Amino acid sequence: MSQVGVSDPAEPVLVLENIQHAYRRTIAVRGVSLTVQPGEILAVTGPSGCGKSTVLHVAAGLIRPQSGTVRLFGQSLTGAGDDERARLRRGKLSLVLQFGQLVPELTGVDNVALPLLLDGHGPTQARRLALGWLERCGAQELADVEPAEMSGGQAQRVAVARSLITSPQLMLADEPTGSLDSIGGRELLDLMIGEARRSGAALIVVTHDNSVAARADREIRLFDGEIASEAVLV
Ligand SMILES: Nc1ncnc2c1ncn2[C@@H]1O[C@H](COP(=O)(O)OP(=O)(O)OP(=O)(O)O)[C@@H](O)[C@H]1O
Repeated sequence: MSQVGVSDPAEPVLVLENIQHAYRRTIAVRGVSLTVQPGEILAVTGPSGCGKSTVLHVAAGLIRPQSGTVRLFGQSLTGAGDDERARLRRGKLSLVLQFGQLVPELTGVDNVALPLLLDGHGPTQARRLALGWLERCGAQELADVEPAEMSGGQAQRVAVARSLITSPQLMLADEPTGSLDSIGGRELLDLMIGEARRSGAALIVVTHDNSVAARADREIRLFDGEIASEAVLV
């Protein structure tokens, strides 16, 4: 068995097996299984409320499913405590959630630098790299702005910059461009896909947008908490 933080490059980055999850009486996910290989770009689509975000949160280890198993970078999350889950994610997994989920007390540049600081980088280098990623994400003017002063689309740009700065092995993104206009959204998605292709990272993107899904390697469509169809797109 591999050690925490060290994964075999040949093994899947993520394996979900028969995941079921309910919020009180609402069954959100009913028996979803999927495997994501290194470098794979997977779109998860389906109508509102079909369970897409719940699957993504389970994959990230943010929700403990009521049943089923999750293997992230070859490690089982079942029975792993919060610290162990955080350790497994750190530096290797990045998340862009629907509304950016930035740290409200930090400016744009400090939000982007945060994963590097947590990884032990010095503040000067972390902020320099963060400024570079803000620029690539079209958000350099947000360096000194706090999240409360940002629009939804601006917060998404900063969140994408933060997700790319660690060169993660797995990027999880929930409607990462949903608050941007179509051109801005396309550019930001191009950047995420380009980075994934360049670095060999896997990317799972939850989207309502067919043009986003069309650019993935594979599309999984959920309906009422189950995988309704799966298509290989390349
Ligand atoms: N925190 C929660 N408490 C109660 N019910 C929830 C919660 N989160 C999600 N649900 C319900 O679980 C089901 C699946 O929700 P989920 O957010 O995973 O779907 P989704 O496909 O991502 O939806 P959307 O596209 O609208 O974001 C829905 O019926 C939703 O109302």
